[in-house]
Amino acid sequence: MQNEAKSTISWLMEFAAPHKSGYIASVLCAVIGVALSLAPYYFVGQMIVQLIRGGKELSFYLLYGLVITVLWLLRYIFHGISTNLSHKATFAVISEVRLRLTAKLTRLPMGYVLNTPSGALKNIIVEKVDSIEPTLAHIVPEMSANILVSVSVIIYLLAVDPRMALASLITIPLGLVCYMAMMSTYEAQFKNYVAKNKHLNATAVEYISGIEVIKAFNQSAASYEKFTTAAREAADSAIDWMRSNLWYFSAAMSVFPAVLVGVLPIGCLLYMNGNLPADTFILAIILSLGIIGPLITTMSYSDDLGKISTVIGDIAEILSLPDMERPETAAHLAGFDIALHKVSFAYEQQQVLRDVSLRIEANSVTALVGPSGSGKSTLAKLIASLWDVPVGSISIGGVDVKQIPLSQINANISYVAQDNFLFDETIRNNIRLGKPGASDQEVERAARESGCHEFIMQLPRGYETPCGGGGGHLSGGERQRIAIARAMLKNAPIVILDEATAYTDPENEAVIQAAVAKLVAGKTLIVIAHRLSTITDSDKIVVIENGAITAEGKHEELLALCPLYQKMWSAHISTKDRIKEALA
Ligand SMILES: Nc1ncnc2c1ncn2[C@@H]1O[C@H](COP(=O)(O)OP(=O)(O)OP(=O)(O)O)[C@@H](O)[C@H]1O
Repeated sequence: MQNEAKSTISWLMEFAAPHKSGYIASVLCAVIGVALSLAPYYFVGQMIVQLIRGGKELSFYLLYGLVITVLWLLRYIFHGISTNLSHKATFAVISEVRLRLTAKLTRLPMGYVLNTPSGALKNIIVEKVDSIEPTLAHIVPEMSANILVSVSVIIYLLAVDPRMALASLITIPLGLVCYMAMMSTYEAQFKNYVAKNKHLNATAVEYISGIEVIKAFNQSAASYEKFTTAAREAADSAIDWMRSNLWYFSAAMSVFPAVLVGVLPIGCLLYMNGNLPADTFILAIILSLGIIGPLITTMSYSDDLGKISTVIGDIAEILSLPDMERPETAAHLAGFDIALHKVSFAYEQQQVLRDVSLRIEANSVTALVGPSGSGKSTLAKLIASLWDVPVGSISIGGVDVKQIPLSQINANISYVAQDNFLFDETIRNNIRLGKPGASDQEVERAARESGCHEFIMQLPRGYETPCGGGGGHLSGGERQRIAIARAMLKNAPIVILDEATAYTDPENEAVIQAAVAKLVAGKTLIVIAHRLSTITDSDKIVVIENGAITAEGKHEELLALCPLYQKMWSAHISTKDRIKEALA
């Protein structure tokens, strides 16, 4: 996969590239800030040397004190400017990454997006993208500045007295060993922690979404146990991770700062032998303390660095998925007839459609019927380009759909799905989605024609009633009718109705049938229906069984020739009779 070829650093560089100047300025300010924070060590050293030498000039100490204060203040000013610049650049990067991800989702096969749990995508676009912030905003300027300054101090100390410089570095190898031991299992532990937390997220979402079923079937205890187990496992993974790192981390954190372990005895020895002047000794003590602060700060970012590769991996995985390859320029369609030629399709391993060839004439009504799971919706989704056709081809108006821009397909097809999503917006705005910019009168006309005006007017706020998340404030049938109104307003030449009457009672079915008749006048209609009585007048009925077309023709023809259709029709009629008897 592409994201494996491209490293985390390359992705980060790509994201940050448009804001390079902001980051460079931020790093420069951070370097000045860290250097200013070290400078007081030098002046304190000079004051101590002066004290040892018996210097009693108050003005000297006052001046140095003042210099130290100014340097200290300047350090915070530069640090603040650096942080400000890096955050500005980082929030711009975060917003661009989010836009790239959401734009990518529109170019991916819609089926992929629909198949991915919405919680997982939201988690990547919102939380995971946010977690880039510490790395880019803090690590880029602060880590680079701290490393640079530590190295500069070491070089300076080497120039002042190489022996004392080496003495100050004596603990570093041991500290590094502890640190490397801690990092050796870091990635595996972090991945385990992320996996357990993903599972916890999924279980929590399942628990909340399924709360109705859980209560209805009295499954609270079992479901709750599943959730608590997931929560416990997530907590355990964090505790195990911390526990296995604790010793190495504590050892590294104790060994690294212990620079005086080398500097004091070696310095004392040299000083007592007359090989080291007192002021150099004091300077070495102070500077060695100055090396370690920035190094420890650098180490504290290792946590974020470890996490970032997992986060970037998830983002990169989406960005690297192959787009649906469609041209930009609109194709010339000779009409709105649809032709499928030897189409086969599988969801991952499961073969769903086999060698399907079908002609759907423009301005005709074609019904797809067949047992549940036979592949009717999949066929409709392929025509609507929700998935790409891997084997065979589909054309509209004589043009292969792969040569038609997605925007043109979307403009020409109204797809009314089984479970239509409504935004948490007013009913008016949900209908208006069919034709952005439609007047209130147009919206209301579409609502009247699809038989929803009456129930909308009975709602407390009429057309201004919010639909609730996903349309949750409305019944299945109401959602269905609003989706039909939306499609009506869109007025696309091809209409696909996937179980448009699925949620309706017999009375409403008549309303919807009338609405559908208006919606599809002069259009190419593909309808998927379980209630065969709703499609007996179709120009063509296509019988699908196990992903293949077994028969096609008019109702009477199929009744005479197709055993599966006869069976389905008898089952439908007897169900209807039973319902009538039950209602009588
Ligand atoms: N998004 C998906 N991912 C994986 N498998 C899927 C997906 N959608 C459908 N399937 C599987 O493909 C097969 C055909 O499903 P499809 O929805 O096309 O059948 P259908 O004839 O429309 O069924 P129904 O009448 O019950 O709606 C089924 O076995 C189903 O489980």
